[in-house]
Amino acid sequence: MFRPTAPRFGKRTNRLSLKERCENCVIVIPLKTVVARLPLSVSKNHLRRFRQTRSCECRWHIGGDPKTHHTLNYVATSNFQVGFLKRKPKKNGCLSPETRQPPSQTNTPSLEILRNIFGHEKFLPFQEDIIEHILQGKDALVVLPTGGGKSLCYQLPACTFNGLTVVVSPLIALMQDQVMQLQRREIRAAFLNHTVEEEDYITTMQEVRSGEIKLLYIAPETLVQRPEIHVMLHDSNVACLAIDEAHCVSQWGHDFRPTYRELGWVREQFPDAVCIALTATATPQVRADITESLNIPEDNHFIDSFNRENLFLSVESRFELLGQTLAFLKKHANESGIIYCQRRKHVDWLCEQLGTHGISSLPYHAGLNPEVRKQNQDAFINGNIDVIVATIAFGMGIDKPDVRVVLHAWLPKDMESYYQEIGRSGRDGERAECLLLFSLDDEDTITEFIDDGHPSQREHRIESLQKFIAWANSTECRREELLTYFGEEYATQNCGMCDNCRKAKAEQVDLTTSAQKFLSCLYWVNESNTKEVFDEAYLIGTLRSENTCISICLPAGALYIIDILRGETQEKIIKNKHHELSTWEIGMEYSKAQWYYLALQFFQYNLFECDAQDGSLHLTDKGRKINTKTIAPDDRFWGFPVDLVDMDSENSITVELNTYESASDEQYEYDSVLFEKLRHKRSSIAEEDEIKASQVLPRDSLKEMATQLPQTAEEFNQIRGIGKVKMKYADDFLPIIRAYCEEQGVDSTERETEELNTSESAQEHEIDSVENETEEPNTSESASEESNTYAPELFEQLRDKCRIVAKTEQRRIFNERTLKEMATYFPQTEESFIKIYGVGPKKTERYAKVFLPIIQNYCKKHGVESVENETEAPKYI
Ligand SMILES: Nc1ncnc2c1ncn2[C@@H]1O[C@H](COP(=O)(O)OP(=O)(O)OP(=O)(O)O)[C@@H](O)[C@H]1O
Repeated sequence: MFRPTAPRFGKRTNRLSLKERCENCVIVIPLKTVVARLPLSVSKNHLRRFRQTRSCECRWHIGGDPKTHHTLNYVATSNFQVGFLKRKPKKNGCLSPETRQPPSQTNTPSLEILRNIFGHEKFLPFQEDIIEHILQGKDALVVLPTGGGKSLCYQLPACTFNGLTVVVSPLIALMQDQVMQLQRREIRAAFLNHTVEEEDYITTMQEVRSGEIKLLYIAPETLVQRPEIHVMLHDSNVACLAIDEAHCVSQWGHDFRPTYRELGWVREQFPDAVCIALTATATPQVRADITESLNIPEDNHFIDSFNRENLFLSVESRFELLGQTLAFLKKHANESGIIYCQRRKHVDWLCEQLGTHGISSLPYHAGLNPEVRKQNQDAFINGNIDVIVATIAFGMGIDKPDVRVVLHAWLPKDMESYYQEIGRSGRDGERAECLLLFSLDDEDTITEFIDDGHPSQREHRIESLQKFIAWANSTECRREELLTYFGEEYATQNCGMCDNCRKAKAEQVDLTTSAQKFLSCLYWVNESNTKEVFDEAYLIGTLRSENTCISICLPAGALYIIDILRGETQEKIIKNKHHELSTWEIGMEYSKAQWYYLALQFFQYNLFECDAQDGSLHLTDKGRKINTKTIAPDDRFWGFPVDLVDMDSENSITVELNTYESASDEQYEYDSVLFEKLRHKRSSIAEEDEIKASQVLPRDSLKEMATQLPQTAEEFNQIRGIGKVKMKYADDFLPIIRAYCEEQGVDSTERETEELNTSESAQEHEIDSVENETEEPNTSESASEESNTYAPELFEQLRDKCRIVAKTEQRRIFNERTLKEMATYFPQTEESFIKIYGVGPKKTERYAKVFLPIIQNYCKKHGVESVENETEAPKYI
């Protein structure tokens, strides 16, 4: 690990000496890091002592650097930890920012540097004031929106200072980029983080010491935890300390990193340096926290408006992810866009689907190898692809000016994350559109993610999530609410750039009669003897006019209803005798495109729904209430008039009959690759037998196979939808599943639903941009451990119940492991129910009353008591 070479132990290192133990240790780090990194700062002798102390009980200090008039110590402890000791203030030092002299600097005017070195004609708002302030040696907290030009606020002063500017940045990819850009401008910049090879690390340190480097980007962990860095910085002339992503300092921030907390202390180490903290997202509470941690008084705050006027904000409920995504992208064909997904497998799946629909896209997430990630990112930045589908790992520091679209396919975890992510669009000031697709299930997923996180953060994170959900559900101006969240007043009545304001502007009209025509036609089609079986398909496209462009995503069946309303006589309608229905030809007052727009509104407002199994359409309770002659005034349907989109001419329609299989949320709980294989098999059987694919097996059965991975005929028989008759397909599907499991090295008993895991651990390491995403499932503990101990009868009962609830709620409630745990530990109260794997407070609140009675009955019948202690799980009776 450590290979010392003689020349590295120069005179300088001999100045350090071992000292007594001190109790003021403030930071701890693994000793091995120090041993590996000490050669520049410690003599051979000390290293020997260090090695000896690694296995003994006593503590040591090494420290003392007379040249810099302060004491810098390291403590090695028995558990191999090292800590810095607080430095003694310099005798002649000035710790107070008020009395600080401006750092020594050249006299070149800022504007000249801006033009000659950075190539910008003039300053962006706030930049000049901030730069002037920093040049005067005054600390600053800078809160400018994404793309507001924050970097220049420390990069430009760095060029005039005679000393070093240290830039703390949590994102490795970002620091690499920035350093490259600076080097292109012939500014001497370098970075240090855990990815830097030892040789480069040492070279950079030498260059810093010799004063060659103007800007040193450094990861917070490297700065805080590596003693040799401190020695180096104390040997150098630090003129400025810039702290990027400063919201990470605050425990109220969306991205709190404990290491950032230590920066307050680091800042104290360099009292003569000016400090600038920068962030794009900081609520008043976060700002207060930064102020306190870094001691930057309020009159040194530069806070720009959070309002990004050019971003159009809208929220839709997510009823058909792929369809809605395609429709949205169609509206922005050939434009550059980012799609954020919650999990890596969503990214892969969606990206693949977009590819098959002709959209040039690439994935980006931490599961991809760094080279591929870099290639994909470059392809996006260089415009070689239109869309990047990514987890939250993507985007920090991405400076692509012409991103026109940000689509959140799932709810982000809070307002700050959302704001930061949408901020990556429209950086050129041109209009960009940000759509959030949101389903109530998202709340559960994020809550689970929060539950897995640090308990001290839970309450605050839940509160932030609730605020964000309230915002997503709100009918008020989205911009105003967002700005209020960041502590800013917004006086404009109607921003005109969010869905709610646009709706408020457009006067709603009574569409009850049109709704009744549509719904009653649908009703009669369903009632007719020749009930039409619709394809499992969606219709997507856009309705364009001079002023508007509306995304359309409709189940294919709606098109058929519209054809009847419009008196079409196509073969299918005649064959089904639907031209004899009383509703045939009753919708001639509107064009086809206008009906699409109406049907879209009926669908979005849930007047009818589409069965994910066979594409059939059904009236909802809401729809039935409207579809009566004696409709109550309160039940009338108000919506947007068809002329809103100016669709008089058929030419304005660009709807394409671009159909594809529907994908419900549930899809993402099973293995989509295996599902595709099974579906392929189903199609070939259907073709051979000349029947519809859904007549072979329903999609749900395939989904369940791709979840449960049955290996034997008995297990196959357990899959829903497989009865005696369908058992004939066991030999068709089982070999595919077995082969897949073998290929993937999966044991069916070990498989469990993927769970979100927090990236807390990432905080303990240097944060690579890709580490900052929701982690992939944790499958460390397997259900197989309990598989011998659960009560099968109870398990079956719980599973049946689960299926019934899942059917109603259109989503899976508990996975197999959770049910097995229930059938092992027999929770009979909410307190014990909540402790079961995969349950948590949210699900307890919702489902305890459904599942507890089953468990209680079972326990009563079999004389079983709950088992609180998981280690003493009983054998089932
Ligand atoms: N005075 C200026 N004139 C023109 N362009 C500028 C100016 N200052 C900065 N820029 C450019 O604006 C873009 C955004 O700058 P920068 O990356 O510093 O923003 P930021 O506020 O740090 O954004 P983020 O929070 O997303 O990191 C960059 O391309 C930068 O070169």
